[in-house]
Amino acid sequence: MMLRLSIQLCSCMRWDQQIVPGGAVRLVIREDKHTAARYIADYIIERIKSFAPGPGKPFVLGLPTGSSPEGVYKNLVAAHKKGEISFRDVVTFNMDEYVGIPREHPESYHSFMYQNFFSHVDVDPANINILNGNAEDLEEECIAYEEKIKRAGGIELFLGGIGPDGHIAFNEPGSSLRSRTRVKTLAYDTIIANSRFFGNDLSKVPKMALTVGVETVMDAREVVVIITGPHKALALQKCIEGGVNHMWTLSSLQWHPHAMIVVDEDATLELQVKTVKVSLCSQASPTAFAHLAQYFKSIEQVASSQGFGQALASEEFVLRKRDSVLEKLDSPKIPTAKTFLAPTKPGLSGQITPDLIPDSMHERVEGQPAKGLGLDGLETKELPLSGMHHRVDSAAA
Ligand SMILES: N[C@@H]1[C@@H](O)[C@H](O)[C@@H](COP(=O)(O)O)O[C@@H]1O
Repeated sequence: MMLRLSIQLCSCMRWDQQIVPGGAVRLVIREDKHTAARYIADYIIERIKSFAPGPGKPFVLGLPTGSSPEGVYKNLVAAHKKGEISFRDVVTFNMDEYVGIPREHPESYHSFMYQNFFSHVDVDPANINILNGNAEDLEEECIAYEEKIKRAGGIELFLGGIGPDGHIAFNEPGSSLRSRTRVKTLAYDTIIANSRFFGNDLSKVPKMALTVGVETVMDAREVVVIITGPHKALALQKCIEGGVNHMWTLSSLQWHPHAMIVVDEDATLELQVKTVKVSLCSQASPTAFAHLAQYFKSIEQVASSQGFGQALASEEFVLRKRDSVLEKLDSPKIPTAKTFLAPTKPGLSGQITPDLIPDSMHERVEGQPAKGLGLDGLETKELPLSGMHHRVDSAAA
């Protein structure tokens, strides 16, 4: 059964990849935190412009606080002042807010956002959403926040930062990867890390916060994360080289189809040499990669030389493409699954994708009747290729 499912999942993934570009976390390495911030700001500006927001079609932007995104905000504000970008039709949702400190407190995330961004751009105050850590009913506040995101049409791009323990928003180690907006107790490490904003006095650091959940972030159409500094190198390593794990909540990004992490050189210190540095083997080649210092940089360079970046297909493009693919699949000229059904060894599914049929089997496949044996010796139904999901369903039935 495992084999059968994994083969079918592979085929589904191939279809998706043809329709929607993406599918892996893109790591962009810049020399320092300033160039990393600049890259993200330019990227966000480009995304907003190509989305072309207007009345009734807002660009919904998720935003973080913390020292890492400060440079991004500076660049966005500068671009706005130069007339390069307007935030008039942008709706914002912030990731989190402390519980129990007044909104006007200099370290509240409300204050941070107005000081660093909102007060300097043309965003409509009615379009700004930040969790209220002083709400009478905190749970109600969290549920209402999720609802507001939904009613705004979902988040188009969520910008995030992480803590040194790999938390995104305030989703501390151990948070459910299915979590949604809720009240959260802060980890001791986070309280220590954030004490620098409270005169290094641990007693003054709030111990609770409201935060969007991991899944709230993952629901965004695109996630962009900034990670800078050597103190976050271990977190970056765990999140992109380790498996998806609730102890490093950012690792959930590996499941996201459109995720990008922008880092400085310092943050890459813990990445495996083979992941970051060029291997001896590729250096030995006189042509390939000899001049590239880093594997991820090489990926970025190859991608842009081929005209690919992080740019997302527009909703219209994706829908049009999907329609035309479905139309082709429904056409009688398209071979049905029966073409590929082979009589199989006991224990193997008859539903093998063409790529996975060894050469020697092709002749047998072509000469065979249209039906194969399913896992339990039951005849498999003939289904058109368009019914990948049906095939999974019928396999399970
Ligand atoms: N809740 C915030 C996070 O959203 C932020 O990513 C993190 C890192 O902040 P800094 O960028 O200052 O390291 O701080 C807090 O924990």
